[in-house]
Amino acid sequence: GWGYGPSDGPVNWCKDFPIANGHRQSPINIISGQASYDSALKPLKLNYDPSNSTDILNNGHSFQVGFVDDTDSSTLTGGPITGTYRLKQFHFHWGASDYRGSEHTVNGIKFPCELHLVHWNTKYLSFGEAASHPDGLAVVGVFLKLGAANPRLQKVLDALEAIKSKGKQTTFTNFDAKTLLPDSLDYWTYNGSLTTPPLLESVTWIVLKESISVSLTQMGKFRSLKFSGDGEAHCCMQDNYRPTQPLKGRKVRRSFK
Ligand SMILES: NS(=O)(=O)c1ccc(NC(=O)NCCO)cc1
Ligand SMILES: [Zn+2]
Repeated sequence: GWGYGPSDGPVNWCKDFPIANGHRQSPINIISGQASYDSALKPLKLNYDPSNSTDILNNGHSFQVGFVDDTDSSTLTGGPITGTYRLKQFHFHWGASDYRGSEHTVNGIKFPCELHLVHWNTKYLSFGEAASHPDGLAVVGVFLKLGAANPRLQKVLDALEAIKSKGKQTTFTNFDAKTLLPDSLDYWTYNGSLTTPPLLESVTWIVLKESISVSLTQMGKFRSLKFSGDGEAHCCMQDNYRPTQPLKGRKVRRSFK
């Protein structure tokens, strides 16, 4: 399977997933001066029901918090999208050092960590079905910037003790994902892909301009996870980010002046 190491990492993904060299791959470097303001872009509307969170899982690539997505109780509407997209999961990407880890970059700047809130278009019957359509998914990206400890991350980070190695999962209920968002919902948006295999070109990316904080100690908790399963050689989960990909003529729009 794929990973982030020297042999199974992003430079080799194209062997099993040729779309890796496609025309709308993610992540990208966002050059703020080249993003055009679009007054037609609507405000983002995120309505999350805390009772929908179910579990937290170490999937061997990152960890993700899963949500019940069989009703429209946790949704994303407005912004650059039409219709209703349901929250399926959120996860993070981070670095081995504080100077890298995010997937998107802004004017070449890397952040130590990036949060992805993954939603799928309810015009399709499921995440899997939606993921095969160009308008099937919408992912909200939030940068984490080094600073004061972020109390809103703490519940998530404390749960990591129970899912140290690949395949571990534990219940994670009554979590309000909205608490992870910054004050401003100003965003950049562009058409892209999943940033991990199968790299499907079905994602409307919505990257928030404002970051949330994370402390050095909290970053240490992310890095205490393992890519490896129990009984395997310990391999710290870090640098689980894909480098930026060519824009190939795409336009990045911004919702703010
Ligand atoms: N990093 S990313 O582009 O936000 C991303 C989101 C979902 C997936 N895949 C996924 O959710 N598969 C279904 C099992 O959760 C892969 C990459
Ligand atoms: Zn992601």
